Amino acid sequence: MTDDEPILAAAGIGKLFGHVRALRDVSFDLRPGEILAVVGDNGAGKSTLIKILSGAYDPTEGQVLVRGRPVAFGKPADATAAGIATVYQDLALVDTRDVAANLFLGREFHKGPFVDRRRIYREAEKLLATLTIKLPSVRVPVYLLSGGQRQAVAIGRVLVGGPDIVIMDEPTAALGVQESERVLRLVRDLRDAGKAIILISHNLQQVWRTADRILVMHLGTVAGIRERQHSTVDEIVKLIVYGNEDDATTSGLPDSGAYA
Ligand SMILES: Nc1ncnc2c1ncn2[C@@H]1O[C@H](COP(=O)(O)OP(=O)(O)OP(=O)(O)O)[C@@H](O)[C@H]1O
Repeated sequence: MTDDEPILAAAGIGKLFGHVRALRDVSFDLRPGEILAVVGDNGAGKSTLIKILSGAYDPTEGQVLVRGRPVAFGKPADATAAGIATVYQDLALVDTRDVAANLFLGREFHKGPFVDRRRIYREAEKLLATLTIKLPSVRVPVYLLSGGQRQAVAIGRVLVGGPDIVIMDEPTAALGVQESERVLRLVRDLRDAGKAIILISHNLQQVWRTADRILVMHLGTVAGIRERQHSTVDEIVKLIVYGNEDDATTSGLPDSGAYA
């Protein structure tokens, strides 16, 4: 596989919940070393899409392809095994346990019948050294960490499995400006290290500073996919609000600041 071949693709994905159509004919691809931002208004279908890509839901129609091969994920562990890791908004950290324990939760090293705590601490130090967000210690319980540091632990945890594809659901939603910046830098570092990244975000300013391409969802469909360098915030806002660029005059648009 060369770097130009998609590592992940969606082909005509549709999803029905009973009579509610959440997704219709969603197609896109994702290459190693790129950040694809997924944006869209509430109810546009972003969460449903990432749940399909991460094995939590089956699509009603269409296919997910990993490295060009169709895959059918029966459960999230199948997506993990295919190299897709997802960091959900709730982070799913165990507050009372330390950073190292959280990083290797469910993947502990053993020495005979015992958990090899020394190795867990050693490996945790190694992993964190590769991340740009610094933590006071791998032995500190995560409830003592800041929001950005908690996000870093959640990201570090999904990196333990060595995924090629990382999906992040609003990783800066609960963070202040500085911490958001650090997390976004971490996301860009992962991209530069060759990971393929899907970044769900409501924040167009952050999308602009981070994404290589932008996929706009509108009422369950793909309204457009744009190269960030060749697009404008105005164009993306129109796609978010109207689903296309033609229906609206700029004067009818809400202030793009509403999405910033
Ligand atoms: N489990 C479900 N059962 C029924 N309808 C659902 C379910 N999950 C999502 N939907 C519907 O599917 C559509 C897409 O929802 P989804 O949560 O994927 O959008 P979203 O873009 O992630 O929105 P938000 O930004 O608010 O999280 C909505 O109309 C929603 O009501």
